[in-house]
Amino acid sequence: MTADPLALHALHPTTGIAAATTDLSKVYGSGDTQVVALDRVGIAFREGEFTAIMGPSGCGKSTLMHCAAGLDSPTSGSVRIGTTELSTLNDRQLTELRRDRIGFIFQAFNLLPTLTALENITLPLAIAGRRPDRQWLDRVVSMVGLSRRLDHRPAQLSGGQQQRVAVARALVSRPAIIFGDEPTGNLDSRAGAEVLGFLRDSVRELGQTVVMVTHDPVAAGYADRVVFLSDGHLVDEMTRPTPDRVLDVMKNFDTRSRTS
Ligand SMILES: Nc1ncnc2c1ncn2[C@@H]1O[C@H](COP(=O)(O)OP(=O)(O)OP(=O)(O)O)[C@@H](O)[C@H]1O
Repeated sequence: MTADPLALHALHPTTGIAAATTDLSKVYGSGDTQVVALDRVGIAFREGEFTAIMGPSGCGKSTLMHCAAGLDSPTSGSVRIGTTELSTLNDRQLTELRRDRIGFIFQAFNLLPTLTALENITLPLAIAGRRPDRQWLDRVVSMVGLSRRLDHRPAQLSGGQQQRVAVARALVSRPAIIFGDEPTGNLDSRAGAEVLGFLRDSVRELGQTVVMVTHDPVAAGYADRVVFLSDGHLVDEMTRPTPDRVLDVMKNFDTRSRTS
């Protein structure tokens, strides 16, 4: 199915690039304890594309995601979401941009236990003082297969269903981009496959842009593109990945780190 261009990005002008970094560097600490987590990383995430970020532990994946999502500030370089340069925003504007234009899915589902599935899904809109678009809400809820679970509280849902609520919550405000940090890290392989399938459907059917950090080559196989980080640098990229091809690249990293 083709993406529905009217469904997303209706509120903001688009350039075809949902988010991009230019010469992005992040240095933690100073002197002997200094760590260069990112070293002049330039990457663009195209609209309507599903990108996986991979690389060995400590290579800078989370730092890249946090800087790109405006959760952390870079030491140098720049980040833009759509046409908005993050460094031009004050704290309040940055908070609003994260709330209105970015969706987040974390490893821990981060649902509010006292709210129903429906209330959790619509919470970001309620906080922003926006009313849900009923048609869009129905479409998102039915895509993630939650129509009959909307009155349940998180404790009455399986882990996979809870993460589906988190996926719906991220989608419902039609963000410019959704960032996922190991979104299937706490799920068994079947529930993980379902959540990844929904993320892929959101890209294919709704035109959503998704960026996901993962360690799992099978998860990366759901993406349109995989970018590989090593030691804070972008070192490789693969389009139309398969788990086997991703695993081969990851094995090379392991060999290199053992011999260096
Ligand atoms: N707050 C911090 N203070 C100091 N160093 C940090 C901090 N956060 C991250 N680092 C360091 O920056 C580097 C990159 O960390 P990051 O968490 O981005 O890697 P990662 O690829 O996401 O790792 P993992 O796959 O293990 O989650 C690591 O060497 C890490 O120790």
